Formats: sequence, C-alpha cells, structure tokens
Amino acid sequence: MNAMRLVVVGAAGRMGRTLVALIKETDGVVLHAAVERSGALALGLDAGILAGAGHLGLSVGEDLDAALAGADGIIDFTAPATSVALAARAAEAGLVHVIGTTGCSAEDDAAIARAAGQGARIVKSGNMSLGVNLLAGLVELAARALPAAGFDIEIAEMHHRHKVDAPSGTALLLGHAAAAGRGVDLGDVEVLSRQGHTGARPPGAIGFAALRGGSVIGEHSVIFAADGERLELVHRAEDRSIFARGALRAALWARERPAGLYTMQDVLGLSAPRPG
Ligand SMILES: NC(=O)C1=CN([C@@H]2O[C@H](COP(=O)(O)OP(=O)(O)OC[C@H]3O[C@@H](n4cnc5c(N)ncnc54)[C@H](OP(=O)(O)O)[C@@H]3O)[C@@H](O)[C@H]2O)C=CC1
Ligand SMILES: O=C(O)C1=N[C@H](C(=O)O)C[C@H](O)C1
Repeated sequence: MNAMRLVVVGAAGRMGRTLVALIKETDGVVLHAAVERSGALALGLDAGILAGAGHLGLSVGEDLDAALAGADGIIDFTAPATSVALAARAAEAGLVHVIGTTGCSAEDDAAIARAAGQGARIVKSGNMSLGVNLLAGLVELAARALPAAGFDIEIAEMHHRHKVDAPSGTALLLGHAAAAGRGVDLGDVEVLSRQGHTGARPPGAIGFAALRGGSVIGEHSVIFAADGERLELVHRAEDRSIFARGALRAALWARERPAGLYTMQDVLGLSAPRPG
C-alpha cells in the first residue's frame, strides 16, 4: 500500500512541529501538506526547517482546499472550532481525521460525531499516548475495586503556561474512566473547580485541580484518598513525541476502518470506547 498522505493542520504549533518531524522519520506516512491560518508568521516557511527536522521542500500554506486535494488524512491538534470544521471536510472527502484537540464543548463533540456518521473516519482522544491510555484502564480498575464510600477520587494535572483549556482533556478522560469504574456518569459527580466556602466534599464526587506554569508538557495524578491510606496513579509526559507517535498510529489504523468515531482505546485495543 502507498504511504499515507497526511495533512498537518496547525503545523507551526507545538504539536504540529512535533508531528512534522516524526512523519519524516516514520515508515508508511508522508507529509502531504502543512497548514496554518491566513496571516500566520509561519506561512511560506519550509515545514521541516520550522520543525527542526531539516529541509523538506514543502512550505507551510494557508489554502486548505489545495492541502486536502489528494490527501488520505488530516492530523489535527488545533482548536475546537477548527476541529469541528475539519471534521465536516473529512466527511465530505471520506478522509481519516485524527483529532487531538482538547477543550471541545458538548456541541463540538456532537458535530464531530455527526461528521463521523457522514463518512469521516475519526479518531479523537484527549491523550494519544500509550501510557495514558493504559493508565485509564488502571484507573477504571482501581475505581471499581475501591469503595466510593471510603475512597475519594481527585484528579490533579499540570501543564505549561500556554495551555488554554482546563481541566485538560486527559484529566477528563481519566475522570470518565474513574466514573465508569464506579458505574456512574462523570457529569453527575464531577467537581471541576473549587473556590470560597464550598462546603464539605460531596460523597462520591470526582474532583479536578488544574495547575499551569513553565514548560511542563503534561502531568496527571489520579488520587484515591481514604482514611489512613492514599493510592496515587501518575503519568508524566516528558516529550511531545509520545502524543505524535500515537496520532500517526491512529491514522494508519483508521485508514483500514469504515467511517465512524473511534478512540485511542480502540486503536490500542485496550478496552471499551469512552469519551476523550
Ligand atoms: N490529544 C493529545 O494527545 C494532545 C492534545 N493536545 C491538544 O492539541 C491542541 C494544540 O496544542 P498545541 O500544539 O500545544 O497548541 P499550539 O497553539 O502550539 O498549536 C496549535 C496550532 O494550530 C493552529 N491553528 C488553529 N486553528 C487553525 C486553523 N483554522 N487553521 C490552521 N491552523 C490553525 C494555531 O494557530 P494560531 O496560534 O494562529 O491559532 C497553532 O499554530 C490543544 O487543544 C492541546 O490541548 C496537545 C498535546 C497532546
Ligand atoms: O495542551 C497540551 O499541551 C496537552 N494537552 C492534552 C490535554 O489537554 O490533556 C494532552 C497533554 O496533556 C498535553
């Protein structure tokens, strides 16, 4: 089979640059186009040079129609409105669309699901790394084993100062895993932030705390706190290539699948699908 022709949208971003560099050294995929918004400073620059991966002979462009012509898939770590618009384009053209973007609203997710029902092959996850997706299974297991009456679940995350959404997509993914383990809907038990006179912790709540600062790539702790003991399950991302590797694996996997909405749990064969 021919190498999969991938369009990286947001090619000048932190993840976009990581993806361009990894595509260059990954068998089975090729960079078809690198896209940024009109007016972006990166337009016209060589995508490989921008990514620190050497000259590729392919400039960052703003023309999405030209970029998608002849492409097999879109890799998208951008912003919610962009991901929704790209999902519709993927549906029109029957493309693979790997969505790493976090911070999507329920309406955004519904629009993305519609696109998957109309011909797009979408893999969406708040975290594309193998480690976090394995962690989600461990969290579900622990939440099932530890009684809600005694063990309070708190999810703490820290990211770099540039991150624009909170809680992180990963924290929410882990929250869904914990809720699944307890047989409840996260929406019914989540406490997304706390301030002022909050009152005592509601029984069965799943709480979130978000820290922002410096260059932290991504750290997540799921804490099971009981009287007299505390279990903590932790993941620390040390390099953005763990997310990019997962995204490329997802693209190649989805190429062989029918239209639909998939998660990294599906790609990695780890467990039942859950929201990301
Ligand atoms: N699922 C996962 O494993 C991971 C997910 N993420 C998520 O990925 C997203 C991006 O993260 P990060 O790379 O750090 O962010 P950056 O801001 O560094 O990069 C995003 C890039 O996308 C560009 N972009 C946005 N909209 C468009 C558009 N319509 N057309 C072309 N380019 C566009 C931005 O341009 P501009 O600045 O002009 O808007 C920017 O260059 C975030 O939601 C983050 O949470 C990050 C890491 C891993
Ligand atoms: O914005 C980031 O950087 C990251 N975002 C994702 C998230 O919201 O969980 C994944 C990773 O933690 C890095």
